[in-house]
Amino acid sequence: MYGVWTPEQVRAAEEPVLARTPDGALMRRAARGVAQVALGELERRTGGVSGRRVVVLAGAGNNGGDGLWAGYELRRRGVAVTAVLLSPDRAHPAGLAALRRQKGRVLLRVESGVLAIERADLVLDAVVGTGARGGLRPEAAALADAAATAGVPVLAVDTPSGVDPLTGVPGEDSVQAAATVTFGARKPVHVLAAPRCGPVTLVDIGIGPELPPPPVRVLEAADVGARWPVPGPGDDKYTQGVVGVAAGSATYPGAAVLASGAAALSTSGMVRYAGSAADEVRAAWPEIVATDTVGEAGRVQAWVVGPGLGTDDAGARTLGDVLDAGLPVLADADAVTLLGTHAELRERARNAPVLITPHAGEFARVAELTDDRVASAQRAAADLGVTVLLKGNATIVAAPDGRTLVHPAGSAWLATAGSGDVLSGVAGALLAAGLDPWWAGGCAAFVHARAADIGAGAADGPGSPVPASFVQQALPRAIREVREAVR
Ligand SMILES: NC(=O)C1=CN([C@@H]2O[C@H](COP(=O)(O)OP(=O)(O)OC[C@H]3O[C@@H](n4cnc5c(N)ncnc54)[C@H](O)[C@@H]3O)[C@@H](O)[C@H]2O)[C@@H](O)CC1
Ligand SMILES: [K+]
Repeated sequence: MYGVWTPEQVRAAEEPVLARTPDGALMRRAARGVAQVALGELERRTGGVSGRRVVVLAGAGNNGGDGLWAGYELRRRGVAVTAVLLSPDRAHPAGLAALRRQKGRVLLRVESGVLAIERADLVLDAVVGTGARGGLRPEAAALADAAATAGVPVLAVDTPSGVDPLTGVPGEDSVQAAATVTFGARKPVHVLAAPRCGPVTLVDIGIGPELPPPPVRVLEAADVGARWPVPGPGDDKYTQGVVGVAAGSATYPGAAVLASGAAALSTSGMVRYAGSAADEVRAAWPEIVATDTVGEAGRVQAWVVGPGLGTDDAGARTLGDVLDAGLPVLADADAVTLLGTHAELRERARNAPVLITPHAGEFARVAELTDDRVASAQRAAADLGVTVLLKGNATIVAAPDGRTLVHPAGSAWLATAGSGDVLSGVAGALLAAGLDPWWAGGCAAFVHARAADIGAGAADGPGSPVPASFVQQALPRAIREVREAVR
Protein backbone atom coordinates (compact mmCIF):
# COMPACT_ATOMS: atom_id res chain seq x y z
CA MET A 1 0.00 0.00 0.00
CA TYR A 2 1.25 3.44 -0.75
CA GLY A 3 -0.11 6.91 -0.12
CA VAL A 4 -1.08 9.82 -2.31
CA TRP A 5 -1.09 13.41 -1.06
CA THR A 6 -2.72 16.56 -2.41
CA PRO A 7 -0.51 19.28 -3.93
CA GLU A 8 -1.50 21.50 -1.01
CA GLN A 9 -0.33 18.92 1.54
CA VAL A 10 2.94 18.46 -0.34
CA ARG A 11 3.53 22.21 -0.39
CA ALA A 12 2.85 22.43 3.35
CA ALA A 13 5.29 19.58 3.99
CA GLU A 14 7.97 21.25 1.86
CA GLU A 15 7.85 24.48 3.86
CA PRO A 16 9.68 23.37 7.01
CA VAL A 17 12.22 21.45 4.92
CA LEU A 18 12.85 24.50 2.74
CA ALA A 19 13.30 26.60 5.88
CA ARG A 20 15.99 24.35 7.33
CA THR A 21 17.93 23.54 4.14
CA PRO A 22 20.17 25.83 2.09
CA ASP A 23 18.53 27.87 -0.64
CA GLY A 24 17.82 25.76 -3.72
CA ALA A 25 18.88 22.46 -2.13
CA LEU A 26 15.47 20.85 -2.53
CA MET A 27 15.21 21.84 -6.16
CA ARG A 28 18.70 20.53 -6.84
CA ARG A 29 17.74 17.19 -5.30
CA ALA A 30 14.60 17.06 -7.41
CA ALA A 31 16.55 17.96 -10.54
CA ARG A 32 19.18 15.30 -9.94
CA GLY A 33 16.33 12.78 -9.72
CA VAL A 34 14.92 14.00 -13.02
CA ALA A 35 18.33 13.83 -14.68
CA GLN A 36 18.87 10.30 -13.45
CA VAL A 37 15.58 9.09 -14.90
CA ALA A 38 16.23 11.02 -18.14
CA LEU A 39 19.64 9.34 -18.48
CA GLY A 40 18.00 5.96 -17.94
CA GLU A 41 15.42 6.71 -20.64
CA LEU A 42 18.12 7.85 -23.09
CA GLU A 43 20.22 4.79 -22.41
CA ARG A 44 17.25 2.46 -22.79
CA ARG A 45 15.89 4.12 -25.92
CA THR A 46 19.08 5.07 -27.77
CA GLY A 47 21.77 2.92 -26.21
CA GLY A 48 23.76 5.87 -24.81
CA VAL A 49 23.68 9.37 -23.34
CA SER A 50 26.61 11.37 -24.64
CA GLY A 51 25.62 13.56 -27.57
CA ARG A 52 21.96 12.62 -27.25
CA ARG A 53 19.54 15.52 -27.63
CA VAL A 54 17.18 16.61 -24.88
CA VAL A 55 14.79 19.56 -25.10
CA VAL A 56 13.55 21.09 -21.84
CA LEU A 57 10.23 22.93 -21.96
CA ALA A 58 10.68 25.36 -19.08
CA GLY A 59 7.73 27.27 -17.59
CA ALA A 60 7.70 30.27 -15.30
CA GLY A 61 7.61 28.63 -11.89
CA ASN A 62 9.63 26.21 -9.83
CA ASN A 63 8.64 23.34 -12.12
CA GLY A 64 10.53 25.18 -14.87
CA GLY A 65 13.38 25.57 -12.36
CA ASP A 66 13.52 21.81 -11.87
CA GLY A 67 13.71 21.39 -15.63
CA LEU A 68 16.52 23.91 -16.10
CA TRP A 69 18.55 22.42 -13.28
CA ALA A 70 17.95 18.93 -14.71
CA GLY A 71 19.22 20.31 -18.04
CA TYR A 72 22.35 21.48 -16.23
CA GLU A 73 22.90 17.98 -14.77
CA LEU A 74 22.39 16.41 -18.19
CA ARG A 75 24.89 18.81 -19.79
CA ARG A 76 27.46 17.64 -17.25
CA ARG A 77 26.93 14.13 -18.60
CA GLY A 78 27.56 15.22 -22.17
CA VAL A 79 23.94 15.44 -23.27
CA ALA A 80 23.12 18.16 -25.82
CA VAL A 81 20.50 20.20 -23.96
CA THR A 82 18.21 22.84 -25.43
CA ALA A 83 15.82 24.74 -23.17
CA VAL A 84 12.76 26.47 -24.58
CA LEU A 85 11.65 29.25 -22.23
CA LEU A 86 7.89 29.72 -22.20
CA SER A 87 8.07 32.93 -20.14
CA PRO A 88 11.61 34.19 -20.80
CA ASP A 89 11.44 37.06 -18.32
CA ARG A 90 10.18 34.79 -15.52
CA ALA A 91 12.42 31.77 -16.07
CA HIS A 92 14.02 30.44 -12.88
CA PRO A 93 17.14 32.66 -12.62
CA ALA A 94 19.52 30.23 -10.89
CA GLY A 95 18.48 27.28 -13.06
CA LEU A 96 18.85 29.30 -16.24
CA ALA A 97 22.25 30.65 -15.21
CA ALA A 98 23.45 27.13 -14.36
CA LEU A 99 22.34 25.74 -17.71
CA ARG A 100 24.02 28.61 -19.55
CA ARG A 101 27.21 28.04 -17.56
CA GLN A 102 27.26 24.47 -18.87
CA LYS A 103 26.77 25.75 -22.43
CA GLY A 104 23.16 24.61 -22.74
CA ARG A 105 21.32 26.16 -25.67
CA VAL A 106 18.43 28.48 -24.77
CA LEU A 107 15.59 29.27 -27.18
CA LEU A 108 12.94 31.92 -26.76
CA ARG A 109 10.75 31.25 -29.77
CA VAL A 110 8.23 28.47 -30.14
CA GLU A 111 9.08 27.96 -33.83
CA SER A 112 12.72 27.22 -33.06
CA GLY A 113 11.56 25.04 -30.15
CA VAL A 114 9.45 22.95 -32.54
CA LEU A 115 12.46 22.43 -34.83
CA ALA A 116 14.61 21.37 -31.87
CA ILE A 117 11.95 18.94 -30.67
CA GLU A 118 11.74 17.29 -34.08
CA ARG A 119 15.41 16.29 -33.77
CA ALA A 120 15.32 15.42 -30.05
CA ASP A 121 15.68 12.04 -28.37
CA LEU A 122 13.72 13.11 -25.29
CA VAL A 123 11.63 16.08 -24.16
CA LEU A 124 11.43 17.17 -20.51
CA ASP A 125 8.07 18.67 -19.69
CA ALA A 126 8.80 21.30 -17.04
CA VAL A 127 6.02 23.66 -18.10
CA VAL A 128 3.98 23.52 -14.89
CA GLY A 129 3.79 21.26 -11.87
CA THR A 130 1.67 21.53 -8.77
CA GLY A 131 1.04 25.25 -9.40
CA ALA A 132 -0.89 24.46 -12.58
CA ARG A 133 -4.19 26.07 -13.46
CA GLY A 134 -6.11 24.73 -16.45
CA GLY A 135 -4.84 23.22 -19.67
CA LEU A 136 -1.71 24.15 -21.60
CA ARG A 137 -1.51 27.64 -22.99
CA PRO A 138 -1.10 27.91 -26.80
CA GLU A 139 2.74 28.04 -26.92
CA ALA A 140 3.18 25.08 -24.61
CA ALA A 141 0.42 23.26 -26.48
CA ALA A 142 2.24 23.76 -29.79
CA LEU A 143 5.44 22.32 -28.30
CA ALA A 144 3.69 19.34 -26.72
CA ASP A 145 1.97 18.75 -30.01
CA ALA A 146 5.30 18.82 -31.85
CA ALA A 147 6.67 16.12 -29.55
CA ALA A 148 3.57 13.95 -30.06
CA THR A 149 3.65 14.40 -33.84
CA ALA A 150 7.37 13.65 -34.06
CA GLY A 151 6.96 10.65 -31.74
CA VAL A 152 9.53 12.01 -29.29
CA PRO A 153 8.94 10.62 -25.78
CA VAL A 154 8.15 13.13 -23.05
CA LEU A 155 9.41 12.79 -19.50
CA ALA A 156 7.06 14.79 -17.25
CA VAL A 157 8.67 16.70 -14.40
CA ASP A 158 6.43 16.18 -11.35
CA THR A 159 3.16 16.09 -13.33
CA PRO A 160 2.19 16.01 -17.02
CA SER A 161 1.47 19.68 -17.72
CA GLY A 162 -2.08 20.58 -18.63
CA VAL A 163 -3.52 17.73 -16.53
CA ASP A 164 -4.98 18.90 -13.23
CA PRO A 165 -2.64 17.67 -10.46
CA LEU A 166 -5.52 17.25 -7.98
CA THR A 167 -8.30 15.76 -10.14
CA GLY A 168 -6.34 14.21 -13.01
CA VAL A 169 -8.70 15.86 -15.49
CA PRO A 170 -6.86 16.88 -18.68
CA GLY A 171 -7.37 20.38 -20.03
CA GLU A 172 -8.13 20.96 -23.66
CA ASP A 173 -4.40 20.64 -24.42
CA SER A 174 -2.18 18.57 -22.17
CA VAL A 175 0.96 16.51 -22.15
CA GLN A 176 0.94 12.77 -22.77
CA ALA A 177 4.00 11.58 -20.87
CA ALA A 178 5.96 8.42 -21.54
CA ALA A 179 7.15 8.54 -17.94
CA THR A 180 6.96 10.89 -14.95
CA VAL A 181 9.35 11.79 -12.15
CA THR A 182 7.75 13.17 -9.02
CA PHE A 183 9.16 14.52 -5.78
CA GLY A 184 8.47 13.90 -2.12
CA ALA A 185 5.09 12.19 -2.56
CA ARG A 186 2.83 10.86 -5.25
CA LYS A 187 -0.01 13.22 -6.10
CA PRO A 188 -3.58 12.33 -7.14
CA VAL A 189 -2.89 12.89 -10.86
CA HIS A 190 -0.46 9.96 -10.80
CA VAL A 191 -3.19 7.49 -9.91
CA LEU A 192 -6.28 9.24 -11.29
CA ALA A 193 -4.68 9.81 -14.70
CA ALA A 194 -2.10 7.03 -14.66
CA PRO A 195 -2.25 6.49 -18.44
CA ARG A 196 -1.25 10.16 -18.90
CA CYS A 197 1.80 9.79 -16.66
CA GLY A 198 3.32 6.49 -17.72
CA PRO A 199 5.49 4.81 -15.08
CA VAL A 200 6.05 7.18 -12.15
CA THR A 201 9.38 7.40 -10.33
CA LEU A 202 9.25 8.91 -6.84
CA VAL A 203 12.34 10.89 -5.81
CA ASP A 204 12.92 11.35 -2.10
CA ILE A 205 13.52 15.01 -1.25
CA GLY A 206 13.29 14.56 2.49
CA ILE A 207 9.73 15.73 3.12
CA GLY A 208 8.38 12.31 4.16
CA PRO A 209 8.42 12.97 7.93
CA GLU A 210 6.49 16.22 7.41
CA LEU A 211 3.57 14.59 5.56
CA PRO A 212 0.26 13.90 7.35
CA PRO A 213 -1.39 10.47 7.05
CA PRO A 214 -2.23 9.99 3.37
CA PRO A 215 -5.75 11.10 2.41
CA VAL A 216 -5.78 8.50 -0.37
CA ARG A 217 -4.20 5.07 -0.50
CA VAL A 218 -3.40 2.68 -3.32
CA LEU A 219 -3.47 -1.06 -2.68
CA GLU A 220 -0.71 -3.29 -3.99
CA ALA A 221 -0.96 -6.95 -4.92
CA ALA A 222 0.39 -8.14 -1.56
CA ASP A 223 -2.20 -6.09 0.38
CA VAL A 224 -4.94 -7.79 -1.58
CA GLY A 225 -3.37 -11.24 -1.45
CA ALA A 226 -2.91 -11.06 2.32
CA ARG A 227 -6.64 -10.42 2.80
CA TRP A 228 -8.00 -12.83 0.23
CA PRO A 229 -10.13 -15.39 2.09
CA VAL A 230 -9.00 -18.99 1.74
CA PRO A 231 -10.31 -21.99 3.63
CA GLY A 232 -8.46 -23.40 6.61
CA PRO A 233 -8.46 -27.01 7.79
CA GLY A 234 -11.40 -26.34 10.13
CA ASP A 235 -13.63 -24.82 7.46
CA ASP A 236 -16.64 -26.26 5.73
CA LYS A 237 -18.84 -24.78 3.00
CA TYR A 238 -20.84 -22.69 5.50
CA THR A 239 -18.12 -21.30 7.75
CA GLN A 240 -16.42 -19.29 5.00
CA GLY A 241 -19.37 -17.03 4.40
CA VAL A 242 -22.23 -17.82 2.06
CA VAL A 243 -23.06 -15.10 -0.44
CA GLY A 244 -26.54 -14.58 -1.81
CA VAL A 245 -27.00 -13.04 -5.25
CA ALA A 246 -30.30 -11.33 -5.99
CA ALA A 247 -29.79 -10.33 -9.59
CA GLY A 248 -30.88 -10.89 -13.13
CA SER A 249 -34.35 -11.04 -14.53
CA ALA A 250 -36.19 -12.84 -17.30
CA THR A 251 -34.95 -10.09 -19.61
CA TYR A 252 -31.37 -10.02 -18.28
CA PRO A 253 -30.40 -13.51 -17.09
CA GLY A 254 -26.79 -12.85 -18.15
CA ALA A 255 -26.20 -10.45 -15.26
CA ALA A 256 -27.18 -13.21 -12.82
CA VAL A 257 -24.87 -15.73 -14.47
CA LEU A 258 -21.92 -13.30 -14.53
CA ALA A 259 -22.38 -12.07 -10.94
CA SER A 260 -23.06 -15.41 -9.27
CA GLY A 261 -20.36 -17.18 -11.27
CA ALA A 262 -17.84 -14.50 -10.29
CA ALA A 263 -18.84 -14.99 -6.65
CA ALA A 264 -18.32 -18.75 -6.97
CA LEU A 265 -14.83 -18.19 -8.42
CA SER A 266 -13.84 -15.62 -5.75
CA THR A 267 -14.23 -17.46 -2.49
CA SER A 268 -14.65 -21.03 -1.50
CA GLY A 269 -17.78 -22.13 0.34
CA MET A 270 -21.15 -21.46 -1.16
CA VAL A 271 -23.15 -19.17 -3.42
CA ARG A 272 -26.93 -18.92 -3.35
CA TYR A 273 -28.87 -17.31 -6.15
CA ALA A 274 -32.36 -15.85 -5.77
CA GLY A 275 -34.30 -14.55 -8.74
CA SER A 276 -36.01 -15.24 -12.02
CA ALA A 277 -32.86 -16.45 -13.77
CA ALA A 278 -32.51 -19.52 -11.52
CA ASP A 279 -32.61 -21.96 -14.46
CA GLU A 280 -29.88 -20.13 -16.38
CA VAL A 281 -27.69 -19.85 -13.29
CA ARG A 282 -28.07 -23.57 -12.51
CA ALA A 283 -27.27 -24.48 -16.10
CA ALA A 284 -24.07 -22.42 -16.11
CA TRP A 285 -22.99 -23.11 -12.51
CA PRO A 286 -24.33 -26.43 -11.15
CA GLU A 287 -22.68 -25.76 -7.78
CA ILE A 288 -24.82 -22.67 -7.14
CA VAL A 289 -27.96 -23.23 -5.09
CA ALA A 290 -30.65 -21.34 -6.98
CA THR A 291 -34.14 -20.35 -5.84
CA ASP A 292 -36.74 -17.94 -7.16
CA THR A 293 -36.98 -15.46 -4.28
CA VAL A 294 -34.85 -13.93 -1.55
CA GLY A 295 -37.28 -15.33 1.04
CA GLU A 296 -36.61 -18.91 -0.09
CA ALA A 297 -32.86 -18.52 -0.38
CA GLY A 298 -31.80 -19.78 3.04
CA ARG A 299 -29.08 -18.30 5.23
CA VAL A 300 -26.38 -16.10 3.74
CA GLN A 301 -23.75 -13.79 5.25
CA ALA A 302 -24.02 -11.06 2.60
CA TRP A 303 -26.18 -10.11 -0.36
CA VAL A 304 -25.32 -8.92 -3.83
CA VAL A 305 -28.29 -7.05 -5.21
CA GLY A 306 -28.89 -5.11 -8.37
CA PRO A 307 -27.37 -6.37 -11.62
CA GLY A 308 -30.25 -6.91 -14.03
CA LEU A 309 -32.72 -6.52 -11.15
CA GLY A 310 -35.02 -3.99 -12.80
CA THR A 311 -36.15 -0.72 -11.26
CA ASP A 312 -39.84 -1.56 -10.90
CA ASP A 313 -41.76 -2.29 -7.67
CA ALA A 314 -40.55 -5.88 -7.59
CA GLY A 315 -36.94 -4.67 -7.75
CA ALA A 316 -37.58 -2.17 -4.96
CA ARG A 317 -39.17 -4.91 -2.82
CA THR A 318 -36.17 -7.19 -3.34
CA LEU A 319 -33.75 -4.41 -2.42
CA GLY A 320 -35.84 -3.60 0.68
CA ASP A 321 -35.83 -7.28 1.68
CA VAL A 322 -32.06 -7.64 1.52
CA LEU A 323 -31.47 -4.33 3.30
CA ASP A 324 -33.80 -5.46 6.10
CA ALA A 325 -31.85 -8.69 6.55
CA GLY A 326 -29.26 -6.70 8.52
CA LEU A 327 -26.37 -8.27 6.59
CA PRO A 328 -23.61 -6.66 4.51
CA VAL A 329 -25.02 -5.71 1.12
CA LEU A 330 -23.42 -4.97 -2.20
CA ALA A 331 -25.78 -2.75 -4.20
CA ASP A 332 -24.96 -2.34 -7.87
CA ALA A 333 -26.62 -1.13 -11.09
CA ASP A 334 -30.43 -1.08 -10.71
CA ALA A 335 -30.09 -1.20 -6.92
CA VAL A 336 -28.15 2.08 -7.05
CA THR A 337 -30.81 3.61 -9.27
CA LEU A 338 -33.48 2.46 -6.81
CA LEU A 339 -31.55 4.07 -3.94
CA GLY A 340 -31.62 7.27 -5.98
CA THR A 341 -35.38 7.18 -6.48
CA HIS A 342 -36.50 5.79 -3.08
CA ALA A 343 -35.63 7.92 -0.06
CA GLU A 344 -36.89 5.24 2.33
CA LEU A 345 -34.50 2.68 0.82
CA ARG A 346 -31.64 5.16 1.28
CA GLU A 347 -32.62 5.46 4.93
CA ARG A 348 -32.59 1.68 5.35
CA ALA A 349 -29.12 1.51 3.76
CA ARG A 350 -27.69 4.29 5.94
CA ASN A 351 -25.11 3.20 8.49
CA ALA A 352 -25.44 -0.46 7.46
CA PRO A 353 -22.42 -2.30 6.02
CA VAL A 354 -23.45 -1.41 2.47
CA LEU A 355 -21.13 -1.07 -0.52
CA ILE A 356 -22.55 0.60 -3.61
CA THR A 357 -20.74 0.23 -6.93
CA PRO A 358 -22.03 2.86 -9.36
CA HIS A 359 -20.52 3.98 -12.65
CA ALA A 360 -20.59 7.72 -13.25
CA GLY A 361 -24.17 7.74 -14.58
CA GLU A 362 -25.53 5.73 -11.65
CA PHE A 363 -23.50 7.79 -9.20
CA ALA A 364 -25.16 10.97 -10.44
CA ARG A 365 -28.52 9.48 -9.40
CA VAL A 366 -27.50 9.32 -5.73
CA ALA A 367 -25.03 12.21 -5.33
CA GLU A 368 -23.38 15.11 -7.12
CA LEU A 369 -20.45 14.18 -9.34
CA THR A 370 -17.87 16.88 -10.07
CA ASP A 371 -14.48 16.79 -11.83
CA ASP A 372 -13.02 16.00 -8.41
CA ARG A 373 -14.11 12.36 -8.38
CA VAL A 374 -12.29 11.59 -5.13
CA ALA A 375 -14.02 14.40 -3.24
CA SER A 376 -17.35 13.46 -4.87
CA ALA A 377 -17.06 9.85 -3.71
CA GLN A 378 -15.99 10.95 -0.21
CA ARG A 379 -18.94 13.32 0.08
CA ALA A 380 -21.37 10.69 -1.17
CA ALA A 381 -20.06 8.13 1.32
CA ALA A 382 -20.39 10.57 4.22
CA ASP A 383 -23.84 11.81 3.16
CA LEU A 384 -25.35 8.41 2.35
CA GLY A 385 -23.63 6.54 5.18
CA VAL A 386 -22.49 3.75 2.85
CA THR A 387 -19.17 2.83 1.25
CA VAL A 388 -19.01 4.06 -2.33
CA LEU A 389 -17.02 2.41 -5.11
CA LEU A 390 -17.06 4.78 -8.07
CA LYS A 391 -16.11 2.90 -11.23
CA GLY A 392 -13.93 4.36 -13.90
CA ASN A 393 -10.48 3.87 -15.40
CA ALA A 394 -9.36 4.81 -11.91
CA THR A 395 -11.77 3.26 -9.42
CA ILE A 396 -12.35 5.13 -6.16
CA VAL A 397 -13.50 3.50 -2.94
CA ALA A 398 -14.56 5.85 -0.13
CA ALA A 399 -15.94 4.76 3.25
CA PRO A 400 -18.21 6.93 5.40
CA ASP A 401 -15.37 7.26 7.94
CA GLY A 402 -13.21 8.95 5.27
CA ARG A 403 -10.91 6.07 4.30
CA THR A 404 -10.29 6.42 0.58
CA LEU A 405 -8.45 4.36 -1.98
CA VAL A 406 -7.88 4.68 -5.69
CA HIS A 407 -7.24 1.74 -7.95
CA PRO A 408 -5.69 2.75 -11.26
CA ALA A 409 -6.54 0.12 -13.84
CA GLY A 410 -3.60 -1.10 -15.87
CA SER A 411 -5.65 -0.84 -19.06
CA ALA A 412 -9.10 0.10 -20.33
CA TRP A 413 -10.20 -3.42 -21.30
CA LEU A 414 -12.78 -3.44 -18.52
CA ALA A 415 -14.93 -1.01 -20.47
CA THR A 416 -17.15 -3.86 -21.68
CA ALA A 417 -20.73 -4.91 -21.09
CA GLY A 418 -21.19 -7.14 -18.05
CA SER A 419 -17.86 -6.37 -16.42
CA GLY A 420 -19.69 -4.58 -13.58
CA ASP A 421 -21.72 -7.73 -12.92
CA VAL A 422 -18.47 -9.65 -12.46
CA LEU A 423 -17.16 -7.01 -10.04
CA SER A 424 -20.32 -7.16 -7.96
CA GLY A 425 -20.01 -10.93 -7.56
CA VAL A 426 -16.38 -10.67 -6.47
CA ALA A 427 -17.02 -7.87 -3.98
CA GLY A 428 -20.13 -9.57 -2.59
CA ALA A 429 -18.23 -12.80 -2.00
CA LEU A 430 -15.58 -10.85 -0.09
CA LEU A 431 -18.26 -9.16 2.04
CA ALA A 432 -19.72 -12.57 2.88
CA ALA A 433 -16.26 -13.77 3.88
CA GLY A 434 -16.08 -10.96 6.44
CA LEU A 435 -14.09 -8.18 4.75
CA ASP A 436 -15.39 -4.73 5.57
CA PRO A 437 -16.94 -2.88 2.62
CA TRP A 438 -13.86 -0.70 2.02
CA TRP A 439 -11.50 -3.66 1.84
CA ALA A 440 -14.00 -5.73 -0.11
CA GLY A 441 -14.35 -2.94 -2.67
CA GLY A 442 -10.60 -2.33 -2.91
CA CYS A 443 -9.63 -5.99 -3.18
CA ALA A 444 -12.40 -6.70 -5.70
CA ALA A 445 -11.45 -3.71 -7.88
CA PHE A 446 -7.82 -4.84 -7.88
CA VAL A 447 -8.47 -8.45 -8.85
CA HIS A 448 -11.20 -7.48 -11.33
CA ALA A 449 -8.85 -5.13 -13.22
CA ARG A 450 -6.09 -7.69 -13.19
CA ALA A 451 -8.45 -10.38 -14.48
CA ALA A 452 -9.35 -8.07 -17.37
CA ASP A 453 -5.69 -7.67 -18.30
CA ILE A 454 -5.15 -11.40 -18.09
CA GLY A 455 -8.30 -12.12 -20.11
CA ALA A 456 -7.23 -9.57 -22.72
CA GLY A 457 -3.77 -11.08 -22.95
CA ALA A 458 -2.38 -7.68 -21.96
CA ALA A 459 -0.08 -9.32 -19.42
CA ASP A 460 2.17 -10.66 -22.21
CA GLY A 461 1.50 -8.34 -25.16
CA PRO A 462 -0.65 -5.56 -26.52
CA GLY A 463 -3.83 -7.54 -25.81
CA SER A 464 -7.20 -7.81 -27.50
CA PRO A 465 -10.79 -7.00 -26.47
CA VAL A 466 -12.07 -9.15 -23.63
CA PRO A 467 -15.74 -9.97 -23.01
CA ALA A 468 -16.95 -10.08 -19.40
CA SER A 469 -17.16 -13.90 -19.47
CA PHE A 470 -13.42 -14.02 -20.11
CA VAL A 471 -12.81 -11.56 -17.27
CA GLN A 472 -14.82 -13.92 -15.06
CA GLN A 473 -12.77 -16.91 -16.25
CA ALA A 474 -9.50 -15.07 -15.53
CA LEU A 475 -10.42 -14.49 -11.86
CA PRO A 476 -8.65 -17.62 -10.58
CA ARG A 477 -5.34 -16.60 -12.16
CA ALA A 478 -5.69 -13.04 -10.88
CA ILE A 479 -6.37 -14.35 -7.37
CA ARG A 480 -3.38 -16.69 -7.53
CA GLU A 481 -1.20 -13.76 -8.58
CA VAL A 482 -2.16 -11.58 -5.62
CA ARG A 483 -1.67 -14.52 -3.28
CA GLU A 484 1.76 -15.19 -4.76
CA ALA A 485 2.68 -11.54 -4.11
CA VAL A 486 2.46 -12.15 -0.35
CA ARG A 487 5.91 -12.88 0.94
N1 LIG B 1 8.55 24.27 -3.43
C1 LIG B 1 9.66 23.57 -3.52
O1 LIG B 1 10.54 23.70 -2.77
C2 LIG B 1 9.85 22.59 -4.54
C3 LIG B 1 9.13 22.66 -5.71
N2 LIG B 1 9.36 21.83 -6.70
C4 LIG B 1 8.77 22.04 -8.01
O2 LIG B 1 7.98 23.18 -8.02
C5 LIG B 1 6.73 22.91 -8.61
C6 LIG B 1 5.73 23.86 -8.07
O3 LIG B 1 6.23 25.14 -8.38
P1 LIG B 1 5.34 26.45 -8.42
O4 LIG B 1 4.53 26.54 -7.21
O5 LIG B 1 6.26 27.55 -8.73
O6 LIG B 1 4.32 26.20 -9.58
P2 LIG B 1 4.54 25.67 -11.08
O7 LIG B 1 5.92 25.80 -11.52
O8 LIG B 1 3.91 24.34 -11.13
O9 LIG B 1 3.61 26.64 -11.90
C7 LIG B 1 3.41 27.96 -11.55
C8 LIG B 1 3.70 28.87 -12.71
O10 LIG B 1 3.15 28.40 -13.89
C9 LIG B 1 2.21 29.34 -14.43
N3 LIG B 1 1.07 28.54 -14.91
C10 LIG B 1 0.05 28.04 -14.19
N4 LIG B 1 -0.78 27.34 -14.98
C11 LIG B 1 -0.25 27.36 -16.21
C12 LIG B 1 -0.65 26.82 -17.45
N5 LIG B 1 -1.76 26.09 -17.56
N6 LIG B 1 0.11 27.03 -18.54
C13 LIG B 1 1.23 27.76 -18.44
N7 LIG B 1 1.65 28.32 -17.29
C14 LIG B 1 0.93 28.14 -16.19
C15 LIG B 1 1.87 30.27 -13.32
O11 LIG B 1 1.64 31.53 -13.82
C16 LIG B 1 3.10 30.22 -12.46
O12 LIG B 1 4.04 31.18 -12.85
C17 LIG B 1 6.49 21.47 -8.31
O13 LIG B 1 5.60 20.87 -9.21
C18 LIG B 1 7.88 20.91 -8.44
O14 LIG B 1 8.15 20.60 -9.79
C19 LIG B 1 10.49 20.92 -6.64
O15 LIG B 1 11.59 21.63 -7.09
C20 LIG B 1 10.73 20.44 -5.26
C21 LIG B 1 10.88 21.55 -4.31
K1 LIG C 1 5.41 19.29 -15.67
